[in-house]
Amino acid sequence: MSFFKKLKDRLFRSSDKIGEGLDALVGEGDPAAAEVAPSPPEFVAEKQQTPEPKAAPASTPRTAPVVPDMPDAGQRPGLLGRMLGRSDAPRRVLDDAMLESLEELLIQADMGVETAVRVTANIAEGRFGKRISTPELREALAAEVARIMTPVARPMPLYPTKPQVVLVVGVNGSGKTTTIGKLASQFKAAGKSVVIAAGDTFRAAAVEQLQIWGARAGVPVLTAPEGSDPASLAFDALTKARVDGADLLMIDTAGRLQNRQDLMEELAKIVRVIRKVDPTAPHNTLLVLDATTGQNALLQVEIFRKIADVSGLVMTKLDGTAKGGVLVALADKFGLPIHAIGVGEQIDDLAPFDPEDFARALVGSGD
Ligand SMILES: Nc1nc2c(ncn2[C@@H]2O[C@H](COP(=O)(O)OP(=O)(O)OP(=O)(O)O)[C@@H](O)[C@H]2O)c(=O)[nH]1
Repeated sequence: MSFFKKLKDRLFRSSDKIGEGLDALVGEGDPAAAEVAPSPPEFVAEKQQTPEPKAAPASTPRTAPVVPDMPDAGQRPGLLGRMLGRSDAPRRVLDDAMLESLEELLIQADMGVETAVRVTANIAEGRFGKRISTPELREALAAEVARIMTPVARPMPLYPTKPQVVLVVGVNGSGKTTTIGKLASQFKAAGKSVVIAAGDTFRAAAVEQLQIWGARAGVPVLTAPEGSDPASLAFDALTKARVDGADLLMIDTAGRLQNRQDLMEELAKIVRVIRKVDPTAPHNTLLVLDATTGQNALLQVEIFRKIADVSGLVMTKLDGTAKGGVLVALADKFGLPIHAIGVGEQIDDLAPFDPEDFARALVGSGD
């Protein structure tokens, strides 16, 4: 199964929400405004009555165009459009009411108010006052989402440094352990030697889970007695990984945000200690976020950026959540690289982040 197919199948809740919402916007809007495009002769007459596009309202600043202008809905569709049956698609004038509903739809899909307003404003640009169909709106939205996501879609960078130290942070249950297992397995398959350090020494279950993932991935997992100092484990793990000539050391960490001060000190100490072995470490600090937490993910980025020098994000549990839009808000607000996304609990359910695929899956486009 292609990853797009998997993503589309599994992002179904966000896609359904946005996809159905777009249909409703055009089809169930003002019945006078939503209408099937007429056949060519009437079309010309109709066009003469079409009012001039209104100026953009103040609530949504409609500035420079960022997506290519769509063909004027009042013009006869081209051959391709007619072949695709576009002339039969219901259309509705893109007016303030419709833009407001679109904004609302995007907010409900967890895109966040600021991002939803910006996306809506950009969609309005060049289209305001024109009659638009659902496929056109879907296409415009996908293009806008892809435009925001493209600059942040970057795989985790690999450096010549051996071992490259990857610190993995995030709140409990966000999917750190699973992500480390999946990444370790992928790096191993790519010919890299990987070592994992089970740095959440306070939770025996977390250590056990990491050992299971390590065994699955065929990667050694270094552990320490329960309750022991994670920084000391990180130091030993880095020393060993160095001696063994490992390419990558992935360090799991605790994620107890309840006591932020403790967590901050713990992470700071890990960094201080591993720098005694390699002053350039850690080379990556991955923040793992759970997509199902929606807007709370934004808060987590803010907190972890203060605690640790976050270099990139991994978003897990995009399968089965209606909150996939939060990824757009994250990209728009922080611009941090999104290295990978998780769409399931299996070892191969982690993929590089592809902005086009994501955008199409999010708005419910077909393959
Ligand atoms: N559906 C789905 N579940 C996931 C995904 N990633 C992780 N999970 C599940 O989320 C739960 C928590 O994942 P963990 O990897 O244990 O999270 P953690 O951050 O290490 O949590 P602690 O061990 O409590 O610190 C587990 O049941 C995972 O199987 C994903 O992409 N999709």
